[in-house]
Amino acid sequence: MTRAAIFGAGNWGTAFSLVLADAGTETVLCGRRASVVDRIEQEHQNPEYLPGILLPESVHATTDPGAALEGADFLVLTVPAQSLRESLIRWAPLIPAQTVLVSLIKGIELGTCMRMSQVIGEVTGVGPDRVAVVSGPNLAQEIAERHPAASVVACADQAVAERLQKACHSTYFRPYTNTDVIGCELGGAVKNVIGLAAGIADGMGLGDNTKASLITRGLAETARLGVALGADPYTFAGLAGLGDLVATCASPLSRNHRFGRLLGSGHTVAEAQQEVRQTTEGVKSCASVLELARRHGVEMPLVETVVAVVHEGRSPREMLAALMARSAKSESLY
Ligand SMILES: NC(=O)C1=CN([C@@H]2O[C@H](COP(=O)(O)OP(=O)(O)OC[C@H]3O[C@@H](n4cnc5c(N)ncnc54)[C@H](O)[C@@H]3O)[C@@H](O)[C@H]2O)C=CC1
Ligand SMILES: O=C(CO)COP(=O)(O)O
Repeated sequence: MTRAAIFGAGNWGTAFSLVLADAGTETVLCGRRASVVDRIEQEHQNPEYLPGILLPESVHATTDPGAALEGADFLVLTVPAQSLRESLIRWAPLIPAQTVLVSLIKGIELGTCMRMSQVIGEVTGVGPDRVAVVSGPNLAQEIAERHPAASVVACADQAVAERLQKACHSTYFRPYTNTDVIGCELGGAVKNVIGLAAGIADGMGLGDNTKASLITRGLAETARLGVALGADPYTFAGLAGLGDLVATCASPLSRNHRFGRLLGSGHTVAEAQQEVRQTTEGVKSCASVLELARRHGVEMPLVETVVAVVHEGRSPREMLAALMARSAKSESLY
């Protein structure tokens, strides 16, 4: 039987444990807090992160990373992007030689501007054939309610991607394989930033034309960065690109969208942080995405706008005016 250890018993880690278990994979969640782990182990629920969801009894939980990793075919990582490196440094010595490392994380590391698969490779020394990514329009609450969704499992090694696909393919979760890890990771990280912009627009009451324009031009700047980094531009038309971007920009379940809406309706960043509380990756990753774009000479006006509002104290209305006043251009991506 295929065995998976999920590190990070939060919103998405817990929902993904359900996906794996329903696909017939032996699954153990590894969390930091005994109170969370005990409720999963004894009551099959994680109400702090997924209220109202009953987990299959086959999902186990522990606070012991070594025990969780014993015989694991897959180590699934679902901690916040900015804490992956320090966590992985502790876990690396415990990882069995054949285990495939799978990132569910949608962010870019501050300072290094690395994608999560790059952080994994650097910290563990594991090669690209054993590092995979799962990314797509997968809001945890909807997945946990077993509403049908598709996703992408990406790995440089197609055979490994197919093994992972099989491990998480269920009646309601349909993963497609892709070998473009760069494109899938960038799609996931940048959509959080565009999701903040869409939330801001909603908070300002701007309507659906504005939202559609943000989604479309947001995708154009994501693809522009992707191409500069060696991604396949078609990836951005797929589930890890357009699919995830649409879900995040449309859904009130998205934390990034909610955070943006609070900013757009006049709340401060501190107030939005206080209100949303859970991991909102775009808030930090907007700065690293912009830095990455600058290092590669890529223009990302929407990401710049979000950074100005979130980190530089500029008002959404002032930044909107600046965006609309940019010089007229051709629609071409490049
Ligand atoms: N929630 C969702 O719908 C989806 C989330 N994601 C991505 O999954 C990742 C995790 O997000 P969520 O599960 O939603 O976040 P969350 O906030 O619900 O859970 C994060 C987990 O990481 C642990 N954690 C927090 N800080 C930590 C630290 N410093 N060191 C070690 N562990 C730490 C927490 O205890 C918790 O178990 C993010 O990158 C997010 O973008 C991807 C797809 C869907
Ligand atoms: O990545 C997600 C859906 O695929 C979740 O988005 P949020 O992190 O904005 O909630």
